[in-house]
Amino acid sequence: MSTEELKLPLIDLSGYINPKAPGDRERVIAEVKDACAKFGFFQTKGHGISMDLQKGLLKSIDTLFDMPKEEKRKLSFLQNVSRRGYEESGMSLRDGDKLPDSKEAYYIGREDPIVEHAGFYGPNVWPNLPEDQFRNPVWDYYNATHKLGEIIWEILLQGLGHPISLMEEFAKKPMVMMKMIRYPPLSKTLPGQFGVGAHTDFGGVTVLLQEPGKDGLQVWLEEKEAWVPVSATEDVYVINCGDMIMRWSGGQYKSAKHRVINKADNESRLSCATFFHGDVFASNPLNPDDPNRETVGQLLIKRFGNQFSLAPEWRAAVGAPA
Ligand SMILES: O=C(O)CCC(=O)C(=O)O
Ligand SMILES: [Fe+2]
Repeated sequence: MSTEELKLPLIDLSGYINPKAPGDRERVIAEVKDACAKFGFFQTKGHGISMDLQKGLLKSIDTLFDMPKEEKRKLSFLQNVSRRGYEESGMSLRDGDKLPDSKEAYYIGREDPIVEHAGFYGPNVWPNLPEDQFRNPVWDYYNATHKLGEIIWEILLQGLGHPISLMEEFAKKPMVMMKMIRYPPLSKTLPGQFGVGAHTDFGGVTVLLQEPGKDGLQVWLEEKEAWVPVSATEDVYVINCGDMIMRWSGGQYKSAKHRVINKADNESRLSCATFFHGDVFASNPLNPDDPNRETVGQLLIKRFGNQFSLAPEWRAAVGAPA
């Protein structure tokens, strides 16, 4: 089968968000369960995020990355304990990759007044741009996708037969990171260089907006051993499950490998991923009887520990090795 014949399912979430008839919610829960079991990914409409928010966000991303290089470098995420701020093109190199990612990115997260837990919580770094051109549209968008991420978690846990009430603990003070991305045109990348090399997402639910018409995302379908291209359609979101979900669901939901190649010779590509991980002290809501009480924080440390400046007390507090 050629990859062109394979497609991710498109799920209308409005039946869950605004149910009109009995059974609407159950139908959506079953569709999401099926898609995440098969692909670990699906596309969605009826998600409740307005076009105004989406357009405002994409415009803000462009404004940000159009700033002079020196200005962007002053906002480097490497200088920030919470890893908020700017990541230059060429900074991400995964084990096994020959070349680093061509993308540039900018990270924001929960806006907590003080740095806590060695940086999982803390304030954001905002660029020196008029608030209505960046901070306001970006923050409004962050909150909307934060909500959508929570809704997807709710659906996922119900798909495994658990009550929504489990979300209270899980979403108390959730780690929600947002990554705004710009991929350079193909003509500006090295031969064989990816926008983002093949990877799985680390954690919980990813809510991904792609710039309409700018295809480039490909998802690995294990069963067919094929890369499935994902179209970038206006007002259609891509949702996927990270490694934490795969682990906590006992493999019932997949965390699929994916990568990005911007094939446009002369045009950049924008995207934005919101990662809803959950409260750092919360444990598995996909199996409340899981005897392994590992928390979101412990898993985050395992994966990103060497990237955050983790104080020994914090490692100890969550039972992670020093
Ligand atoms: O830009 C995209 O379409 C995907 C980005 C992605 O996979 C990631 O940031 O984890
Ligand atoms: Fe990803």
